Amino acid sequence: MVRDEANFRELTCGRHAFSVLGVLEVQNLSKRYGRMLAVDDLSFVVRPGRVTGFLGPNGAGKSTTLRMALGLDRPSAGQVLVDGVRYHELEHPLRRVGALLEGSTAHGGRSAYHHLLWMAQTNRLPTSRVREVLGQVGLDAAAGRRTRQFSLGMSQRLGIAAALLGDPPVLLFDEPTNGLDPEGIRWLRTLLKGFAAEGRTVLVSSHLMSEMALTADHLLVLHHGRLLADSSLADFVAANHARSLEDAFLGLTARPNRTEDAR
Ligand SMILES: Nc1ncnc2c1ncn2[C@@H]1O[C@H](COP(=O)(O)OP(=O)(O)OP(=O)(O)O)[C@@H](O)[C@H]1O
Repeated sequence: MVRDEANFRELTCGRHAFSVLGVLEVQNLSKRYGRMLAVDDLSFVVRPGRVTGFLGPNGAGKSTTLRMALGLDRPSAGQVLVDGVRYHELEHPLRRVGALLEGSTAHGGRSAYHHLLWMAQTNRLPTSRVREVLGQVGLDAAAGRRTRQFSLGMSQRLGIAAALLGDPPVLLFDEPTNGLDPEGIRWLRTLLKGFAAEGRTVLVSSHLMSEMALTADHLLVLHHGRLLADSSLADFVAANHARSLEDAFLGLTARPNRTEDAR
């Protein structure tokens, strides 16, 4: 397995060893659904200041991992820490971690503005943030519309606005390009790179290789719940003797026994 060993050691040398805010650490994480091991002893660190692509084919375990990071699913073993603390132990979770999960929805009868206002008020966040994040995602003009009238792309933008509400250093996005048109995809790419440039920790799951090749600085590759690679994009391509991210990814994930080889 390709692993960013130096960084891994630097950031895992103690529970409170982090000097920067926004380090997400997955430690020996597993999730079993009945007889199926959806996530299999995963360990990695996601660092601030870069976009980390969380790649894997359908069913690889990406969403399950993100749900466990957010305390929405209980690990069968292991844990996920944000700056050394589990999500449910965070005093102000929305100020520390923003997330867009697949299928997250707003109440269809509420306007985008009122949905975000409700979130801000129930999480003790300044209501001035509502207008700010609506502007950031380009929904100013649609702020008063009921969200049931929203296109898939507009709903994604609203989900991203909700993730940004607490201005958190850590952002987790599960397949954020879903429903976005080419212009929206380009907009999102610029947004994610901008968050990383601000020093935030950005973890983005995707199975769109061409998009990840343009967006991600660093890659975590998951297959059958196991980590196959933790490396820069260039190192991942080179280590797999491929010409592109897509070639490297398909070469690695198409081989059924590769995960055994990689352990
Ligand atoms: N609540 C659940 N009960 C049973 N099995 C589940 C549950 N949630 C996920 N799984 C299974 O766990 C495995 C991993 O699913 P997961 O959604 O995490 O994958 P993924 O990498 O996010 O895939 P996709 O890109 O299709 O969203 C799949 O086989 C899925 O069917």
